[in-house]
Amino acid sequence: METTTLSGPTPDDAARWHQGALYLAEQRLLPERAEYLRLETAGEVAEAIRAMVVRGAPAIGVAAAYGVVLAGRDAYATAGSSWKAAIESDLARLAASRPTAVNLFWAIRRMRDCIADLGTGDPYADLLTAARALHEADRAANRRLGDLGAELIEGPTDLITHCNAGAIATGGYGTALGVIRSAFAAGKVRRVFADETRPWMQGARLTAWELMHDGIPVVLQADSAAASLMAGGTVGWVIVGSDRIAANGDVANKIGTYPLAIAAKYHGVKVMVAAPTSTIDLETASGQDIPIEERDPAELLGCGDQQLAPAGCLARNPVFDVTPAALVDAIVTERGVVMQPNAEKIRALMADGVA
Ligand SMILES: CSC[C@H]1O[C@H](OP(=O)(O)O)[C@H](O)[C@@H]1O
Repeated sequence: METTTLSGPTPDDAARWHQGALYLAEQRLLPERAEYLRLETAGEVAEAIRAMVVRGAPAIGVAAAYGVVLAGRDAYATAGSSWKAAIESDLARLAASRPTAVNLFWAIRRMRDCIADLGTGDPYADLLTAARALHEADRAANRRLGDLGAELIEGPTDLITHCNAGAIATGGYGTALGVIRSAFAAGKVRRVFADETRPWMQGARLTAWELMHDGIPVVLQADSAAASLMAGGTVGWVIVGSDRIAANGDVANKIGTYPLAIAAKYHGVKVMVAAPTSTIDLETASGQDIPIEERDPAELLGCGDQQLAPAGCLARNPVFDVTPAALVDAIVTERGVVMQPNAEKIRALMADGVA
């Protein structure tokens, strides 16, 4: 993988197909350097997902879809009319890249549906069309859910968001930040308090970058400062994204979301989870069934080049937690809003089976 001089990226064009290759915003370098990484194989895309070059549930799904395009091109080049058998190893590599965001598996399943409809000829053009459609559908879904979520907000009010559920974490516009963008445009946002989001700092590095890019008033805070802010009575909503919503409405999201929701409940602050229906997983019954990714403790023991803990210190680094549905006031999707979510309401939302 190499960085490239393709100009950009801005928050809304984090994934681009250009001259037969996938260009991904190198999110590990932001906000100091805005560069694309050029990827030409499915293996490179899988590694980019694992290493969090690209991160954010919908963005991971979009990247994987383009990874299937690269896999199809390589499979046909090596196996010709037997490409459908040859592609399987790359599909497995993409599926093994990260375990929690269901959008990864949803996107690969959608691309498998496309593969099933193809013959033994070169699949490249058809797979690229399918990946591009999936990408644009996610962007459109986020604009829709952004507007639906903004309608729930009585402003002007302060908002808290955690991690980065922005344009760069999706196919465009963002989920939690999509709601915030639409609410800001409607004059409903006084300030957005962005949790820095230890240890990977998606809030400090990416959410602050996105909101400042859009001229939306953002105030960075330590994750541990959120509860006392809510005690002050100026915060109307906590608005977050999600990596997987179980069939009963339990929500997996970035580590730190669960305590945020507990504090919100205590202080009478409402909690909104903004996610496309590709994040809802009816095959996962409840939050306890969601695989929670544990990443290298080194991400926690240091910060950039600085060693934080003594050499040899043990550490644990779960990077997601589960917020029970009972702590969620609204799940906002492109298909509609579920207030006080439960299994019956989630099933009703998904009943028309488009996702
Ligand atoms: C719009 S989904 C973003 C979602 O993904 C983040 O996790 P990660 O940065 O590890 O991919 C976080 O949970 C966000 O809410």
